[in-house]
Amino acid sequence: MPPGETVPRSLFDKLWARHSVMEHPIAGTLLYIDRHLLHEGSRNGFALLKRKGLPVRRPDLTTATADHYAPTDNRSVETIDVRSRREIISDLSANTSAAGIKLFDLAHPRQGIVHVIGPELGLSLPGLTVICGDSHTATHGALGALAFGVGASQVAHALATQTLWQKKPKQMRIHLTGQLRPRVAAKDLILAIIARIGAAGGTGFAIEYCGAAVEALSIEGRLTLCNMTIEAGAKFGLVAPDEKTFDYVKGRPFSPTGDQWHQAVASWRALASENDARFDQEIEIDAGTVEPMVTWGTSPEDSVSVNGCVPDPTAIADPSRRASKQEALDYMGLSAGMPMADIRFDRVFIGSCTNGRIEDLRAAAEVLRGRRAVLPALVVPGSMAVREVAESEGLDRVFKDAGLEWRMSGCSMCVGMNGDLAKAGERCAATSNRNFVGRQGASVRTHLMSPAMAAVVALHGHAVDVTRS
Ligand SMILES: CC(C)[C@H](C(=O)O)[C@@H](O)C(=O)O
Ligand code: SF4
Repeated sequence: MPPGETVPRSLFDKLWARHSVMEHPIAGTLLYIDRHLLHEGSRNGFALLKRKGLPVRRPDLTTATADHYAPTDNRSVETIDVRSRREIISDLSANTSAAGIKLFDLAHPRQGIVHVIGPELGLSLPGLTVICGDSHTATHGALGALAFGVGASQVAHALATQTLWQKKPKQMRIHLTGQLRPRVAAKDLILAIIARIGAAGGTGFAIEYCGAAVEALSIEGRLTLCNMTIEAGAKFGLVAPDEKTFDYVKGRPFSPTGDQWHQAVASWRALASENDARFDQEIEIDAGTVEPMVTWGTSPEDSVSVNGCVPDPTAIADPSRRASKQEALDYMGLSAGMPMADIRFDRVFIGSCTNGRIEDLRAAAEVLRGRRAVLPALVVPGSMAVREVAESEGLDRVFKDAGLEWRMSGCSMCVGMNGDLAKAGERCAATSNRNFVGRQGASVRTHLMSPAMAAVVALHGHAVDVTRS
């Protein structure tokens, strides 16, 4: 390269360079952490810190919420009848108050799932590093942040030092060309991407999403897209910040204001990947060809169009893969060749950090308005703020009139840690991100789909193409 010329840099390269404190030949890069988000899982990190007798270095850059164990039928810790759950929520209060960390507890009007409230409160912003001891932290990358999930020892390290050692991953760029058809959602898009590249397709990569279909997505849609990046194996998912991002971020409780706002926007504008920035892998998908997707197996990569059929594992050449897909079908109680639309459901869950935002609830309500569900269904807003907006728009009435239960915010049936579970053996249509064995209860079969599709299942008891219904 001639002197004076610089290598064209990607969004990820710039975010990484802006936060690099030092390099080490073995440990990688010491990154400065701008925002550390905590939930009940921080318990182990705090315990490690205590054992070493270390204080929290920057409580002002650390924020907590109670989400995984939050009861969704009321807001009182005392009424939780399982002692361990009560203790875990109380520990979060004790640990955060001892360290002077702001906690959005059950009683707080802005409580919610960590990945919903981060962006909503303006804690997660373009250009920042955001970490959380939770695998879905890439969600925040939708704003153009370097956001990633960490383990308990890294939570402790970040609490003590406000830094983390990381090895720079390879980079992948996914071009999403064309436009999603009406009622085809970001959820369908990410399910289609994972079906294409596989649940391990992104392992070792940071993924930047770009192209006309990404530009057209709302911020909520981009958050859904980045949220499930970990389900393709990648720790980081990113979208370059644009005018939509700035509009979304502006005026949020923790967003910069005045002169700082103008300076911030100027620096955010410089983040986008430069022309000719090099990626280790590039993939192109025409968003216009994506249909409403439904999973049939026990990995998020196991999805097909609602208009398709359960695939035949005997067609898979690799014997161990063939066996694992057959095992998935057996667990799911499905046979190869069966039309997806013939699968009969028992229950519906609308919520989670993937699809618990206002736009998701609007999409579900639009399908349900004036109609009656034939299945039991829970609607759990991703945050109390989402709940409030939904109620101001009358969406709670739409859900209740259709026979659905309208709850308070938390992770709820996405993982069932608070006790919101399906009954043994039931088949559940869920807007969450993982269809793992037993995740929603013992022997429960989870099918992932978009909020509009889950609403359709609630109405009919089986999946119907929402773009045609
Ligand atoms: C409990 C938590 C650490 C876990 C995660 O890391 O993702 C959970 O949020 C999940 O979705 O399975
Ligand atoms: S909603 Fe589900 S995926 Fe998201 S943080 Fe909670 S348990 Fe994890």
